[in-house]
Amino acid sequence: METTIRVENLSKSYAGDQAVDRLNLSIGRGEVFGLLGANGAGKSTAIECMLGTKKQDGGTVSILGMDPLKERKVLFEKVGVQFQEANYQEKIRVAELCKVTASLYRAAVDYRSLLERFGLADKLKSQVSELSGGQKQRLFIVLALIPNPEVVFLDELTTGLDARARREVWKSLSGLKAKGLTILLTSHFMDEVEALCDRIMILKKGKSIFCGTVQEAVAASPHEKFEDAYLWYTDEEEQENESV
Ligand SMILES: Nc1ncnc2c1ncn2[C@@H]1O[C@H](COP(=O)(O)OP(=O)(O)OP(=O)(O)O)[C@@H](O)[C@H]1O
Repeated sequence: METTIRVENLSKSYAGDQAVDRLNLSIGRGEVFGLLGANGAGKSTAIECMLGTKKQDGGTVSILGMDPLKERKVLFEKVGVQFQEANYQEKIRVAELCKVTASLYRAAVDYRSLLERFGLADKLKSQVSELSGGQKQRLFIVLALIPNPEVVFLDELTTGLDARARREVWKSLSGLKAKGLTILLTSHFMDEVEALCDRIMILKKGKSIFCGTVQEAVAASPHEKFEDAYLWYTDEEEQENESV
């Protein structure tokens, strides 16, 4: 399988605190990869180092064969990022924000069809600040997809979305995956991870404690349900699973 994202020995510490500790991963084209772990496990830091928005202390990252620190401009034509809180003017309207975003990319897709797909077609003229939390979250997914990316990074994919909206987002992403989009996501919802992810990595204190499929994670745990297995892996208590 063609490798889209390759991370080798990635490390990052904050004032001596190891947030990401010698991470290795390889994600193939069209794969949906879930980076999991408790609050503070190091997911966002790892993603920011991968994107080059944070400088790692050690290790290398390659996305679509490029170094995000050195080939930023070319690479980011092909990479979409969902931000938790995008930087936008207070009073900007949905259509304007989409238009401005589209103007930054050569291969931008029609944002109207994306807004429709994510249930925001009737919000074109609304101010972004007037959207509900879940609508904003969906707008941020739309913004990530506007470049017509080959890879997207989706941090806390559906946090704040209602049950129906989450299902709709899953369906849309599955459709994009079928067309070859590579997706790296983080999520705290194990039903979502089961529904979407081909493979997962579970982080604990910056270290990978499991990498493989959801089925493999369950099989290597004493549990039958994935959520129970996940909680077992991430348990704060010292476990005998450290070497898994
Ligand atoms: N800018 C920063 N300065 C100092 N420490 C930081 C900074 N950002 C993150 N950390 C620390 O690094 C560790 C990893 O944080 P990170 O945000 O990567 O975790 P996370 O897995 O994304 O958590 P969450 O699920 O809560 O988003 C935490 O201990 C956090 O306190």
